[in-house]
Amino acid sequence: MTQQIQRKLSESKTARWSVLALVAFTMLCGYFITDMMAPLQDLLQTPVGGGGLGWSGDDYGKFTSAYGWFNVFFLMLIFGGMILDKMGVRFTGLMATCIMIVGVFIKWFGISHNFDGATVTILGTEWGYTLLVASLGYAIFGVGVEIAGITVSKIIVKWFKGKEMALAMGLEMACARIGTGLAIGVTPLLCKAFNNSISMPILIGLILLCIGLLSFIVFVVMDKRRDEELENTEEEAEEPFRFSDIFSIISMKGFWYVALLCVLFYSAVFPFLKYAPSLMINKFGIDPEWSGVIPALLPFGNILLTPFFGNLYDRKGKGATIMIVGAIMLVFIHFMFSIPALNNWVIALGLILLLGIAFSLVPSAMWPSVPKIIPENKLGTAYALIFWVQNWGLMGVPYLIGKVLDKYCITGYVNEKPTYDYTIPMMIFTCFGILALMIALLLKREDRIKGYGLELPNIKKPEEEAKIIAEEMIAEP
Ligand SMILES: NCCCC[C@H](NC(=O)[C@@H](N)CCCCN)C(=O)O
Repeated sequence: MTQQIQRKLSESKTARWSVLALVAFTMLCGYFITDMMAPLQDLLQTPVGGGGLGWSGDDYGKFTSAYGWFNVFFLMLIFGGMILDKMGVRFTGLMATCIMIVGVFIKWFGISHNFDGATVTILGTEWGYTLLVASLGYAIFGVGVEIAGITVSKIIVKWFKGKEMALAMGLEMACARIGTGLAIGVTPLLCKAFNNSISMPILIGLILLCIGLLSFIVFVVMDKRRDEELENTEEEAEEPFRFSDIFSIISMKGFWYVALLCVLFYSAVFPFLKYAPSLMINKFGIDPEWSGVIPALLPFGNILLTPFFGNLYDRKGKGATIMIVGAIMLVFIHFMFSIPALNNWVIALGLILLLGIAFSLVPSAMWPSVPKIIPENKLGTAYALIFWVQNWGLMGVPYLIGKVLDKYCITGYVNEKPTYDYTIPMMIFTCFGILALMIALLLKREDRIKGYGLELPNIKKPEEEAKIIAEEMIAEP
């Protein structure tokens, strides 16, 4: 009976790929809003009289870091993971998408009002109301989009386990990268089309996210139907999540290796991207107007390569090896960037393309490896804990690099703006790569000891599946 039902929905290719398209679209909307302010930085810093908001560089930094405030300091992400394991993917996904909508609305409200230029002092720092309200909105949105991220990972495991799981995760990440690419490419155009309005692109993002909510609601209907059908069978209920599960997760070496690999690897990529345009100007002599073009190739490269490597992992396995290769490439790329004599733009282009490969290899193998280490009923909490560890890096590393640049790397001033030597920051990124490589090697060793199966394909061959079913039938006469 169980097998019969599985053939109905989970075995239905159309159903599971439709589910992926629905939830990946919601994530695309989320990533679009996450990254949409980056290309507007110049306008945000333009004086109010010139049509901007008159923010300083520090104001922009405060706004950007708001993404992680509630996730990191108030542990909202971890609570989100626990809610996910207790309440399930439908409730948590809807909750997360609604939180995103509320956050974007508050951000839009903040950006579109000037509050008569009023300011307030918080913990000794002065905040304009516009900046404060927009940052609060972005912080709330950050909670929603990160919880949505872990929810979608669990949805993919639920629908694709034993099938094309890594390909599905790769495609979901590719959609997320399309969101980032659209944010970088389309936001400035939207802004221009609406008379240099900063708030209009945000409003359009809000409308897009409402469509993302509708898309998620369609998923909810499908997922409910699948669960109802499975409930009609006498399938054994999954063990419920208990708080003590958190301790069992954090006592696993395998979990820590993945969490550390995640924070080290992502800290050497996302924060690097924040400084990449400045690196292009200062080291490779690229015109500021074109400084974003070479770094922008990275997300676009990921769109094709992440599903490609995911598919490879599904069919051939070698997950731990893929992560090691990605980490070796990362070390090589950042080390090459750090060599002062290598300053031709062709080298920058080649290295960014290589980084596109490395940044597809590691995520395509790392995220689908988590369900091989952690049982499904604890997966939400495990993903949340990994995201939480990662958020510290995403928040702290740009801050560290900014401090190092200002303290040790200024080489002079042009038009009152400092010029930088990027050798030390790139050495720091190289060190992250070396540490990531060491952790990836330890993970492979742990896999050999514990038999997680990271080197095995995700897709089970029909004869293996038949064997599992036969074993189940013997166990449950
Ligand atoms: N199914 C895999 C989900 C992870 C995707 C991963 N996202 C993150 O790690 C987020 N915590 C941070 C995203 C920051 C966006 N600027 C990814 O590779 O995007």
